[in-house]
Amino acid sequence: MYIGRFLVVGKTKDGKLFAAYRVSSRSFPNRVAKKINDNTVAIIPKDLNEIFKNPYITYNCIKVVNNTVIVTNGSHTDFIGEKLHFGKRDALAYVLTVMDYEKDDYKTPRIAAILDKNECYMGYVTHEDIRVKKVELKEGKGYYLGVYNSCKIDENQVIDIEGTTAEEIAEYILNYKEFEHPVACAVAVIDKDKVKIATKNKNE
Ligand SMILES: NC(=O)c1ncn([C@@H]2O[C@H](COP(=O)(O)O)[C@@H](O)[C@H]2O)c1NC=O
Repeated sequence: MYIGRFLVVGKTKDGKLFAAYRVSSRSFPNRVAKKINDNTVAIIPKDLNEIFKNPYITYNCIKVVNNTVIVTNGSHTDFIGEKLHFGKRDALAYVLTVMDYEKDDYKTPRIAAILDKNECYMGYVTHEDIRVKKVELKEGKGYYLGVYNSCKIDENQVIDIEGTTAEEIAEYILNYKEFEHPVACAVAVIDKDKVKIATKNKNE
C-alpha cells in the first residue's frame, strides 16, 4: 500500500513517547532526512536543483521547541513552532487552516502532530476536511497518519512499535514493509526531560 508521507506518534514498550516521520515517495525518491542541529531535522533533495521544481519537497519535518516535538510533512512545521503559545490544539488548528492543503496535482494534505511528555495532538487538512484531535498513546503502539489513503485520525491506523531509542525506531519505521516506497525517516524520542533525535535514510 502506498500512503505517501506519513507520521507516527506512539509509545515505546518501555514507556517513552515518540514522534516519527517517514518520507515515502514515487516522484521525489532522491531525498534525505538531515539532522540540522539537536532540535531540527530537514528533508532535503540530494540534487539541490530539485528545490526549484516543487515547493513542497524541502522543509523541516521535525522541530523541538522547549521539549515539545512538532512533526509535519511541510513548511508548516516552523509556523506551528512559532504559534505554540496558542496551545497545542489551537496552534495546529490555526496553522492548518491558514496554510491549507498543498496546491499540487494531488491536492496533497498537510499532516501534523505535536507531542510533549504530557499530551499529544494530531491534525490534518485536506481539500475537503480539516481535523485536530487529542490522542492517548499506548505502550508498544504507534498511530499513523499519512497523506494518501490514510489521511484520518483513527484508532485502527495503528502499528506495533519495535525499538526503544530514536535510532532503533527510525530504522524500524523506514523498513516498515506494508508502506511502499521508503525514502527517509526521522524520529524524536522524549526521554525524561530531554528529546533525542535520529535519522535513517534508504541505502545509508
Ligand atoms: N512533503 C513531501 O516530502 C512531499 N513530497 C512530495 N510531495 C507532494 O506530493 C506529490 C506527489 O508525490 P509522490 O508521487 O512522491 O507521492 C508531489 O508532486 C509533491 O507535490 C510532498 N508534499 C507532501 O507530502
